[in-house]
Amino acid sequence: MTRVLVVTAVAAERDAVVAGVAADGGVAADGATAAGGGAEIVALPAGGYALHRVRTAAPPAHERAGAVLDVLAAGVGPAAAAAGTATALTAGICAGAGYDLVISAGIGGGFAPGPDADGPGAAVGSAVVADAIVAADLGAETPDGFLPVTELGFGTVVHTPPPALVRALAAATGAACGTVLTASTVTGSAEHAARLAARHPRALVEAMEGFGVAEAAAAQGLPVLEIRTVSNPVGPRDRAAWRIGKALGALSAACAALPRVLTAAGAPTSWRTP
Ligand SMILES: O=C(O)c1cccc(C(=O)CC[C@H]2O[C@@H](n3cnc4c(=O)[nH]cnc43)[C@H](O)[C@@H]2O)c1
Repeated sequence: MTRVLVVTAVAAERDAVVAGVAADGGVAADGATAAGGGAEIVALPAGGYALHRVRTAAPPAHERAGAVLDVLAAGVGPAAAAAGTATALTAGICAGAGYDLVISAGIGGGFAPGPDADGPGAAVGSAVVADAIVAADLGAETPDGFLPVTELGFGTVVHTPPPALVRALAAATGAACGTVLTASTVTGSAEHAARLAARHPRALVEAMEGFGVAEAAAAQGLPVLEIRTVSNPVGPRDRAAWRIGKALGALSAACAALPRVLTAAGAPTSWRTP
């Protein structure tokens, strides 16, 4: 039985993920039909966290092909995401039910296509699967511009999801593949958006949790994915331009593909990067 931890920032994203997985015939771990919102609620022993547990339907006599997806709303920002992810992963190990994969899922801001970009950028309502999860503001401002911590001799700023899983999830959802940036501050100007796009020419989405989730997954040797649906353009702050409902609907639709992708993806051991 494959066990997947899906981490969102807020409850609305969590519920969108559960609704999507349940729409594919998932059932709550207690047997109730998750489609009725019946996901089993599992309280973690620390931190006041609650997992919403959905078991994907396995073909008869192929119980092992099924998956259990635990969906956690860990809070906004990389620190909250890392803390919640680490707590849930450790609780799983202590319960003798460790996870095989971690997914950061939620809404995000979409970058416009660059001046010479051959891609469409990431339009509001579209889905993006990260082939690189990048910390956009982990480093130092200098008179010559931003230096990532790796240039300062520390740590890492990139986590790379398993390419085969990225391709499979993108193909199943119609999502674009590219860099998803993690920032601690939402971009609020065209100038900063342009700086980020110049620094990260493959960036399609800006969000606030993926790198925190990825760091917690990497600390326990687990593969990570990030899937985002676009709620707003990255650039000048314009709350009237946010389309959160549309993005949440797209998130449910994208997550409906997860059971099929996970079932077809082979043994979880094949997902770990060497
Ligand atoms: O600018 C504002 O006034 C504002 C109002 C409501 C929410 C915010 C957020 O920062 C939401 C952050 C939350 O949603 C994700 N998200 C969505 N769009 C973006 C974005 O353009 N850049 C970064 N994060 C975004 C993020 O992952 C958080 O979970 C702001």
